[in-house]
Amino acid sequence: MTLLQINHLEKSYGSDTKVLKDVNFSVDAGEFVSIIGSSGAGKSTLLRCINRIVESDNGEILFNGTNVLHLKKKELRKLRTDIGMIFQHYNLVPRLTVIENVLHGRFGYKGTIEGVLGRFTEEEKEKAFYLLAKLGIEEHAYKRCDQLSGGQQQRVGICRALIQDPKLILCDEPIASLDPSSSKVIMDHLKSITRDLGITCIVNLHQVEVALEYSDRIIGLKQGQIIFDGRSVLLRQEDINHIYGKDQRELITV
Ligand SMILES: Nc1ncnc2c1ncn2[C@@H]1O[C@H](COP(=O)(O)OP(=O)(O)OP(=O)(O)O)[C@@H](O)[C@H]1O
Repeated sequence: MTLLQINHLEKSYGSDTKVLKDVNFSVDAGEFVSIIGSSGAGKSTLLRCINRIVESDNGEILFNGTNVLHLKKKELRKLRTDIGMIFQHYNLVPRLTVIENVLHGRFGYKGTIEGVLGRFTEEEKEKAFYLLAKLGIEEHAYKRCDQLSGGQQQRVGICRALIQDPKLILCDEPIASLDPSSSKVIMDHLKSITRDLGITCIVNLHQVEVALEYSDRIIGLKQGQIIFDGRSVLLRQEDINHIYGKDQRELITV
């Protein structure tokens, strides 16, 4: 079943050249898709258009058949409960505790007063602890987030996304700030979220080898255009060379 369909998406910032040019692809429910491309290719912009953190100029973004670009404020709020987001720099509130940060993921379901007063149900609190245990960080529940390592903070970010009960998780460079062993922990968790919970994941990645290891499918973006879209096993060295051009830093041997 198609969860997300993007048709003729275009975006430019100001009057500058287009950052996204006629982008077309669809994602099935339960897929794990990586988007790769050089710095500046438009990967973050593309993810941010999907949940309208960034407004697109033209095209259609159909999520469960509804055009996201036509949603009004209240419907947009509902959409954002269906779409979790994970960021490179975690986007946690550093002075708040781990458990408070996780519960922030429920804000989309609350009225303003309930949210401001931090009123959460017992069920929500139990779910937050369950998720922290699942991600292996329950013993840190009452620590301030700024006392955690990067890998632990990213696991808090994953819990915050999961407590929303999302259908789709957008991950914008989730391991770019992490060492290899923490990166593996995070990627393993993202993969199991898709495999065990059936939640669709779209992940922006710089590391081609990580994309190859974890994804069902890879989308290669270059200067705002999709130039590869296929099963990971079909990505050849020449495709990688084409996606990254002359940027030798990011080339790998597969
Ligand atoms: N808010 C903005 N205002 C103006 N230009 C922007 C803005 N955000 C991104 N850009 C520009 O759009 C282009 C695409 O940026 P984007 O962050 O989407 O690429 P990316 O592939 O995610 O890059 P990276 O891997 O370095 O994060 C870049 O040239 C960038 O400078």
